[in-house]
Amino acid sequence: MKQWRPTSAEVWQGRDDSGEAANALRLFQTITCSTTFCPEQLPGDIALLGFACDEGVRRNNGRTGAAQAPAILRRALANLASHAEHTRLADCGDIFVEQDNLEQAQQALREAVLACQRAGKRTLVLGGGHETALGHGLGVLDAFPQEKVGIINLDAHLDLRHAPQATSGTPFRQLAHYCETQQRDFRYACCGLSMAANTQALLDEAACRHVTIVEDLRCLSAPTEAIAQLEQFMADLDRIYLTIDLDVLPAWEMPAVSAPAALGVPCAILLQLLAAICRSGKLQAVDLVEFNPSHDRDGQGARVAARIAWQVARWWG
Ligand SMILES: N=CN[C@@H](CCC(=O)O)C(=O)O
Ligand SMILES: [Mn+2]
Ligand SMILES: [Mn+2]
Repeated sequence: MKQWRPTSAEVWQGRDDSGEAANALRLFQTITCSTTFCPEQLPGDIALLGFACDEGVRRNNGRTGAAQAPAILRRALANLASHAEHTRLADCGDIFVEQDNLEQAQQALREAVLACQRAGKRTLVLGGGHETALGHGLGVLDAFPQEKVGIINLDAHLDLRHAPQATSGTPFRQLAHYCETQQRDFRYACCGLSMAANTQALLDEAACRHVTIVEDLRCLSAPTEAIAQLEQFMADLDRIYLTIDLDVLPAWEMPAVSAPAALGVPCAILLQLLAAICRSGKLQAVDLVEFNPSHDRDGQGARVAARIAWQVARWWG
């Protein structure tokens, strides 16, 4: 695997309670790690991959730092309790960016995701900026060429930008173009969108592409209706790729992103949306992106992000 490195053993550490009982375990004690990239040889059906890259954020004039996220998020996950569902997690290491070559890194991620999916795993990717979604999304589309794959983006932003080169703001436009070349429908829902953070040009682009939009205000005032809208979107799909841009959360819960949200959808509501997506039984791939540890406050953002990833693994049927 190109631009790949195994996870350093010192990342998976935590409090050892195993003297209390055989099942007093935390994630660092149950996760499987490998020194080579061989997903087919790893137990469990969830492959954890890091995408150590923020070149897309830099190109999008954002605040860089997300390249450090995979290691920090693994550390935050390490000490969380491991229940039966968490024993399915296998750490497949990191894909990293070299010399600002974002396109090459996205291609390496695409290949790693495809290999994991072909090995029968679901993929849980820790980004990286939202440029993670291009590599992850392409890998999932490649793995299921005959199926209706839908994208759900929990995000304040559409990320449908028109730009001369790939950035963290362009992944869904790029995925839409890819679907066109493959004569596949582009099925995209953006949930938690802030009207204040997307220009009319982006909203027009979304309308042209028949994007399902669930506004942040709707998630806050009528979460049941927001869930119903997502359920309608999911009904016609075979597989779902869920991408969680952590800037969908309010800044008071998630300060550690490039573009913190003034309003945002709080974690408690986000988990209700997540539960509905997991209930669909169609969830094939999940990522958490845009976490930037250099803007965290006392590890608060890392804890919230880790709890969301932990919950995905617990609810992933
Ligand atoms: N990943 C995408 N970022 C957003 C936010 C940009 C910003 O406000 O700094 C976007 O491009 O729209
Ligand atoms: Mn965003
Ligand atoms: Mn985004």
